[in-house]
Amino acid sequence: MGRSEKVILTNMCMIYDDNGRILVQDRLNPNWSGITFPGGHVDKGESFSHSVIREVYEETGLTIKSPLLCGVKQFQTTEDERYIVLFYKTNKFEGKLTSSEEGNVFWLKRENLYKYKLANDFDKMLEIFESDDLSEFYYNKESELLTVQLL
Ligand SMILES: Nc1nc2c([nH]c(=O)n2[C@H]2C[C@H](O)[C@@H](COP(=O)(O)OP(=O)(O)OP(=O)(O)O)O2)c(=O)[nH]1
Repeated sequence: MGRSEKVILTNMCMIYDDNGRILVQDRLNPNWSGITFPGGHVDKGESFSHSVIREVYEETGLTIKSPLLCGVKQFQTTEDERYIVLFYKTNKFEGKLTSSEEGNVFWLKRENLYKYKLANDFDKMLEIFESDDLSEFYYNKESELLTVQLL
């Protein structure tokens, strides 16, 4: 059996500031809509670091610096591809906040997050972004039942 497999690579970035605020995106895509962090697909041959800087710029107008890899999410798609989301965070950014057609982006106080309609399981993803002890969000599919594991 070959060791290669089909993989879809994406990224997502938590941008935070010194006043307890985080930058969120209200995703319009009906396929996983709601409040999440900006991010998107890694282009062919692109470095992961550059891909997250590029996606954040495209979706927020901000140029981030020193994105820190802080976790990973993965699940198997219905086409049997491994869908991987690389999690990054940074509090270094500059530029003028500008939304894209992917969804409105805005700052909110971290404590007010739960007042909004979050993307499915985004609350559990956040635990990975914010934890020093966890690094993986994994959808475990056993007997047709999908359960989240934080590892
Ligand atoms: N479609 C989808 N995206 C997810 C899921 N979970 C998850 O973290 N994401 C994240 C990974 C990426 O940050 C982003 C990918 O969204 P997308 O497929 O709409 O891609 P995009 O348009 O933002 O990307 P791009 O075409 O600009 O490169 O959403 C999920 O279950 N489905």
